Amino acid sequence: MRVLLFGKTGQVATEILRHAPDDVTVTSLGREAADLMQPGDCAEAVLSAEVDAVVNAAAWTAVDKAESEEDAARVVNGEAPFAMALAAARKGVPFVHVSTDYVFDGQGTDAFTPESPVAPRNAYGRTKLLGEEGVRHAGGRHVILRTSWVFSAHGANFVKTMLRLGREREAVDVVDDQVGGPTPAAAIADACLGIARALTDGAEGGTHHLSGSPDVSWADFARAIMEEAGLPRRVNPIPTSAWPTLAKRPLNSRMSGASLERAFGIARPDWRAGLRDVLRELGA
Ligand SMILES: NC(=O)C1=CN([C@@H]2O[C@H](COP(=O)(O)OP(=O)(O)OC[C@H]3O[C@@H](n4cnc5c(N)ncnc54)[C@H](OP(=O)(O)O)[C@@H]3O)[C@@H](O)[C@H]2O)C=CC1
Ligand SMILES: Cc1cn([C@H]2C[C@H](O)[C@@H](COP(=O)(O)OP(=O)(O)O[C@H]3O[C@@H](C)C(=O)[C@@H](O)[C@H]3O)O2)c(=O)[nH]c1=O
Repeated sequence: MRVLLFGKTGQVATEILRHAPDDVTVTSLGREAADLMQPGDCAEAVLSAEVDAVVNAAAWTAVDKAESEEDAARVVNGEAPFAMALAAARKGVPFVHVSTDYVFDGQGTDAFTPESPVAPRNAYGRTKLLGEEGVRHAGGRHVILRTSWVFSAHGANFVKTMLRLGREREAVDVVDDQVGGPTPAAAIADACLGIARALTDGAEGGTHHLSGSPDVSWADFARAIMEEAGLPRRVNPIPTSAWPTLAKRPLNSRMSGASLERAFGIARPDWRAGLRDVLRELGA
């Protein structure tokens, strides 16, 4: 299978490049080769590639910055995926697109299913939702894979932030009323490649969720990070109101993985095992 991958340096893209089995050739396009601020160039890249599937793992992921730069984030997260998906549909190749729990409003305590109503609370979520709508509207065979709280040994993520704070401070304050599933980027990479292969073999597309299990609060996650890394730091649980940010975050990010398991045989990964792998890789 030949895969065209948007994204090269990001957490998920890096793991896709590392995880591709021998019979999968991945051509990855970084910002220099395909700037998502130029959706027409992205479409052109799809149309001119000799591939069996397209995966988009590039996105504007700076959640707070999207509040003041929503127009740019909309191009990257909304218009570019639409252009890619239209080109993939025209070519007749399947498209795998990664999306987020932040398309939900975070009300209640039930796990969101792919059919749950969407109502993003922030600019990043709105732009990612626009991307989802574009991918569906493009009309080709596709999977939209919503995930959450991604971590890995590369790039910026909560695990690396906590390790840094854990080395600098005696105690860290972390919100305890936002709950979700931390997800190893490696598991998302495996899922993207598995889904791409299944789609090229004729599997039906749709929208699915993949988040790590069990669901925890950010404070619980921070405690697990400190413990696994052997950093004897106190994690003080605080309410979201005590951690003001430009973008509002959903309180409930629980997502059901049932449809993904039914359709593609991919179960929710245990984030604790993924965390141990990442800490080992970081030498922490
Ligand atoms: N991180 C998370 O916690 C979550 C992420 N997701 C989704 O998962 C997917 C992968 O996220 P993740 O791997 O964490 O992302 P990262 O933040 O690690 O990386 C983002 C990638 O997108 C690229 N990118 C950003 N803007 C552009 C642009 N204008 N043109 C070309 N490339 C661009 C970056 O390139 P460069 O290095 O050049 O900036 C980088 O490779 C995204 O769709 C994201 O929305 C979903 C839920 C949670
Ligand atoms: C660093 C820090 C954060 N927090 C809070 C802020 C926030 O509510 C939560 C997580 O912080 P982050 O800045 O890592 O979160 P954030 O950038 O919002 O993470 C999100 O990124 C996008 C791309 C997604 O799609 C989401 O699934 C989610 O992973 O923890 C603390 O309470 N204490 C701290 O010391």
